[in-house]
Order: sequence, then C-alpha cells, then structure tokens
Amino acid sequence: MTKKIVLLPGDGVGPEVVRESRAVLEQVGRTFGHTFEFSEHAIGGAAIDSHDDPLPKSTLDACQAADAVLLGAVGGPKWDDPKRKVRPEQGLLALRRGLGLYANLRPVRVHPKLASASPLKADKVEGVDILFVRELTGGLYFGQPRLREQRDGKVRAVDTLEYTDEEVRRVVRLAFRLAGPRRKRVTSVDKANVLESSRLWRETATEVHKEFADIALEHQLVDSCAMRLITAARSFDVIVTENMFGDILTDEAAVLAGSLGLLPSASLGDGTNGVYEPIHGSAPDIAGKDIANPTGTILSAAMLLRHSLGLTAEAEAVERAVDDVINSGARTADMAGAGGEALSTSAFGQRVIAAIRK
Ligand SMILES: NC(=O)c1ccc[n+]([C@@H]2O[C@H](COP(=O)([O-])OP(=O)(O)OC[C@H]3O[C@@H](n4cnc5c(N)ncnc54)[C@H](O)[C@@H]3O)[C@@H](O)[C@H]2O)c1
Ligand SMILES: CC(C)[C@H](C(=O)O)[C@@H](O)C(=O)O
Ligand SMILES: [Mg+2]
Repeated sequence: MTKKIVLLPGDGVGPEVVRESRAVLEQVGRTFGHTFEFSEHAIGGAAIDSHDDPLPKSTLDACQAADAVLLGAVGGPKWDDPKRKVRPEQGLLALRRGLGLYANLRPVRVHPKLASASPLKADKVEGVDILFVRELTGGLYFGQPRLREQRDGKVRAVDTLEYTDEEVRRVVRLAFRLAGPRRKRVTSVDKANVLESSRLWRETATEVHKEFADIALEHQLVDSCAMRLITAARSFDVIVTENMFGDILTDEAAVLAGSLGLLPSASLGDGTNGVYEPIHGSAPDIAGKDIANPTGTILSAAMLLRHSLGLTAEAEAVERAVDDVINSGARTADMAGAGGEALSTSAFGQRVIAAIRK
C-alpha cells in the first residue's frame, strides 16, 4: 500500500538532514518492497519568504492528509529581528497544535562507541537509556494571555503557564504505558514547590499512577533533575514533564549522547499521524556546509516507520544500520571527539543506505 509522507525541510541545516533521511526511507522502500509517496512543503522561515506565513494552509492541509510528516528544523538569524510580528517558530508550534500532537517522545541512548564523545566522564554516560515524554501543546508556549503593554511608564510582557488536568492526564498516561515494556519506572518532573500548574501536574500524575500498579512513580523537582541528569543519568527510565522543562532537559541530555545532532523525536497525538523531527534546531553556524549530523533525523525517520506506519522490522533495520555505521568508525564532525573518520552529511547518509542494503 502507498504511504504518503510529507517532508518539511524548513531552514538552516533542515534541508540537508531531511534530504539524507528521504534517501534512507527510499532505500527502505526498495529493500522491503514498499511505496512511499513524498511531497515537500514550506514551513518556518522558508515559508515566510515564499508565502508570508510560517505555516501556509497548503502545508497544514498536506500534513493533515498524510500518513506521517518528517521535519528538519525552522528558524535562523534572517528572521530573528525581535520586532518581526511573525516568526518561523510559530509555524512549528501551529503545526504541533493543529495536528493535536500533545506528546513528544525523545529517546536518549548513549551508543557505546560514542561514550567518549561526551564531555562527561565515560562512566557517567555509558549505558544511559532514557525516554523523555515531553508535553507539547500546553504550558507557557500556548497559555493566554500573552501580551506586551505599556503600564505605569514601564513595558510589561506576560506569558501564561497553564495546564488542565486532562492535558496532564493524557500525556502522563502515555508515559506509564511506555514504561511498561521498559524498566517500569517513571519520573514525573515539575516545580511543585513554586508553581500551581506543577502542583496540579503532581496531583494528576499521582492519580493516574493508580491505573498502573506495576510501574514505579517518583516525583522530582526540575532543578535537581537537571543536576541528576549529569551525575546519575542511568538512574532514569522514563521522564515525563511539561513543555518547556522538557525542551530544556532534552538539550541537556544530548550532552550525554555526545551531540545534539544525534537525537530524534516523535510528536504524537491520538491518531496514527505524527511529526518526526530531530530535537536540534536549524544550526545556522554550520548550515550549507554539508557537515551537519543527519543521525537525529534518520532516527526520527525510523520512529516514523514504527509509530505512524507500523513498520517495526523496517524501523529496526534503519536503527541497526545507524549502529553499524557508528560501530565502523564513521562520524560527522560533531562526533569526531570519539575518534574515527569525520564524514560529510551526505557521505554519512550514503553509509547508512549501504548498511541497509546489506
Ligand atoms: N525543532 C526546531 O525546528 C528547532 C529546534 C531548536 C531550535 N530551533 C531554532 O534554530 C535556530 C538556532 O537555534 P540554536 O542555535 O539555539 O540551536 P541549534 O540546535 O540550532 O544549535 C545548537 C548547537 O548545536 C549544533 N547542532 C545542531 N544540530 C546539529 C547537527 N545536526 N549536527 C551538528 N551540530 C548540530 C549547532 O551547530 C550549534 O552549535 C533558532 O532560530 C531556533 O529557534 C528550531
Ligand atoms: C523551535 C522551538 C519552538 C522548539 C521548541 O521549543 O519546542 C525547539 O526548541 C524544539 O525543541 O523542538
Ligand atoms: Mg528545543
């Protein structure tokens, strides 16, 4: 059966890493006998330039009609002027919200051959295997009011951190479900010593836990969680947290893996459609040089095969191919700290394709 995959390359290194991931998916199609129908659409800064809109209706419509969406990254200095009314990042947020993708899965696994790529001591990072479940359509990113005003001679800016119990319940429930086939431990991360929204988060997580007798639940404050990620990362299994805490903690966790360029993600809702993207941004400092690490996006494509298309063996083939390529000593510049051969983005992608073909 033909599966429709929408590609949203976006800005900066986005087009470079999406190009390699598309080639990987095409190889999966050839090897396993599937037909994937690709269509490319504008998002982010590129869409502001072409459509005056970071999420054109034609893009959202195509994503809604697709079986899955693979995205590169959005944003960059060209669109960074704070006075701009419309920013590339709004396109990404509107897409997540528009598709109802409230859960963002961000697995952080340390490849044994890359433990020395981390600036942390190898014995702190070896064996780390954490699944972050980041709430994606609530919290500070979407709360109302959100405004800027003049008041009493001062400029005042307001963002609102808001959650409903239902928004917390659905994402925490997913985290418990995902912990079942893993090591059966969930850490719910909040700031309940200060924030009302976090007190609701903690109460709701405790209530949902009653449905999952075989899973252990612990609560942890976000500040000490940030420290524990550096000092004792192996002690975590599944971490579930609100939108902005999850954004920050997962970039921190990328240091364990050795590079931000390695980490994939899946943004999921109640249906099978999802948006798959690396956790990194448009990396303007290295864009256009063919040196970005495509691994995070290629592994996001593997998550797409598994979660949206139900193609488990195909997903495993991609993950195995990436492992093999890293085991063989191939690296991109960002992983070069672990020794081995530093390849371009496209040469690394070609190695992954060759490993799938084998
Ligand atoms: N999902 C997204 O689209 C997304 C995510 C994060 C940031 N952004 C946007 O990206 C822009 C740049 O943000 P930033 O610089 O804070 O974060 P960034 O993630 O783009 O880059 C941070 C650092 O990591 C490096 N890096 C990132 N991806 C890499 C890769 N694949 N290979 C090798 N190195 C890589 C970059 O070179 C840079 O040094 C901003 O406009 C931001 O809003 C977008
Ligand atoms: C670009 C930005 C809106 C986005 C986020 O904060 O969700 C990014 O940092 C991410 O991690 O996907
Ligand atoms: Mg981020």
